[in-house]
Order: sequence, then C-alpha cells, then structure tokens
Amino acid sequence: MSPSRHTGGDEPVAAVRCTGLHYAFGSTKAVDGVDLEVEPGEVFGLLGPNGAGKTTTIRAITTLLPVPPGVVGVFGHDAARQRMAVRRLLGYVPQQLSADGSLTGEENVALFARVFDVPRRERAARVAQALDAVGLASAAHRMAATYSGGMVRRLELAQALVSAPRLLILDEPTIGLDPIARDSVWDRITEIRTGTGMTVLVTTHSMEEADQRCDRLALMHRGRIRALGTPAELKAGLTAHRREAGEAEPPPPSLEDVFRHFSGSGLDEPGPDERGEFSDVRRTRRTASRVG
Ligand SMILES: Nc1ncnc2c1ncn2[C@@H]1O[C@H](COP(=O)(O)OP(=O)(O)OP(=O)(O)O)[C@@H](O)[C@H]1O
Repeated sequence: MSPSRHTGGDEPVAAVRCTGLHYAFGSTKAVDGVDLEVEPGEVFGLLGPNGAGKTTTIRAITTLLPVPPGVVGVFGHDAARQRMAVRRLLGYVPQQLSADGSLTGEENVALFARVFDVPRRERAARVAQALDAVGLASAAHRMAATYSGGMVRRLELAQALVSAPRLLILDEPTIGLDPIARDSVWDRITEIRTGTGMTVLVTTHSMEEADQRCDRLALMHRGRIRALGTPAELKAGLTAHRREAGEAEPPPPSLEDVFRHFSGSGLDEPGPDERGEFSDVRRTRRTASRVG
C-alpha cells in the first residue's frame, strides 16, 4: 500500500504529474500527449516496446529535456520554472552506465555526493550509508572495473541514493543482469523504499519484474499511454475485454498478454521511426554488453 498522497495540507501533491506531455525529435513524435500521475511512495513501472517513448518521458521528468511550464511537476515543483528544485528531489539511474571503472566504489559515490551538493561534513557518512544500503560496503575500496554487472548496477543505485532523493528514477535497472543479480538489485530497491518511503519510477522490459515489483504500471506505445493500473487491474481489464469479444471463459491472462494486447505485434508493426528503433536496439545492446 502506498502512503497517503496528502502531504500536510488538503491539496494532494503527486510525486510526478505530467499533463499533456509532448516531445518530438525532428519529425519523430517520441511522446505524444502523456498524462501521468505517480503517487508518493509507490513503485510505478513504465512499460512499452522499444521506441515507445519511456526514456524520453523520464528525461523530461528529470529536466534533462526542456518542457514548457505547467506540463511536468515533481512534488509540486514545475520542471520548467523550478529546474534546480526538481533536480534536488531526484536520484536518476540512466540506461547508459554512469559509474567510472577507474575509480573505487567509494570514490564513485563520493563524486556524486559532491555533484549533488551533499554538505561536506555529512559526505563521508552518507557515502558509507549509500554503499551499505546496496550491499557494497565490503567492496567499497575496489576499483569499479572489477565489479560484476550486478555490482555495477548497485553502485549506480548508491550514486543515485547518496543525495537522499524523494524520487528515484531508474531506466531499465536490470538490463543484461542474470536472475540472481536482478533480484539482488530489486531487493535493495524494495528495502530502501520501505525504509524511506521514497517514490520509485522505473522502466523495464521484464514483465515478471513489473508484475512482482511494481504497485502500478503504465503501458506506453508510440508515445502514448495505452493502459494504466495495478498489474491485477490490467489483467482483469484484458479478461473483461475478451469476454466482451465473445470468449466465454478466457484463460487468466499474464501481464505479457496485456503487453501484447496493447502493443500490437510489436516487431511486425513499423514504429514511428524505423531508423530510430534500430538505434534504440543498438544502444540497448551496447549498454547490456557493457554492464554484463
Ligand atoms: N536523441 C534522439 N534523437 C532522435 N530520436 C530519438 C532520440 N531519442 C529517442 N528518439 C526516438 O524517440 C522515440 C522514443 O524513444 P525512447 O528512447 O523514448 O523510447 P523507449 O520507450 O525508451 O525505448 P527503449 O525501450 O528502446 O529504451 C524513438 O522513435 C526513438 O528513435
């Protein structure tokens, strides 16, 4: 259960609110009118096929892409007018690797502590705390280049956590990891979220992770949100749809069935920009091979 959406006054303050978010790269409409509300304390998953617009949505929320005023809010701060206030509330783990292999785990996290303005006298303790929270205390003095893929992902989590963010944004945090490393990354995320009440916004291609780890999901396709709800609600919605379509006793759908229903056949349908989709795959593979 997520904590109350009310923070003090009567006005509900969403952790993230997008209202009519559009973003285009040239003629490619990457995000085409997204309305989205993430509640404080929930783990919210953004799903969708390659090129659906998930990363672009996330980059708009993190203020890395410019948006007009009034379109993106983070805990009531406007991403266009109050960029720095928004950035101070966020921890962001991008798809691309952000850890430096030639530094130790501790040095990597300390670098983020400086960049995110953690007060000097608190830095050492906060770096140690962040490394401990992700289970890397004993590897803190090893070069990150010697870490396994799962350890690197947890190190990046520590980098994002060192500023004690209220909103943690993770773009495919478990890509390229084996099932044990995946569970370990997710177990850390879950523990930290339970301990701090932090909100988590995550993109993933894993239906299993989405089903088991997320409170609510939005399914994106071609720049738009096609379905929104808890995993159970999404599955129940597909069952109802199948009944309406004439199936007397449809088998219980999986989340993957829901994904396929809303994303079409995916591979067979041309995307908004084939060239872009190819580069997405190439980028994803590159990231996966560097992490793995
Ligand atoms: N920097 C860019 N320049 C041009 N087009 C881009 C750029 N970034 C994304 N796009 C295009 O915008 C669309 C949405 O891309 P986006 O990366 O947001 O999708 P995604 O859902 O995150 O995909 P993936 O699951 O592969 O990460 C795609 O058609 C992509 O090719």
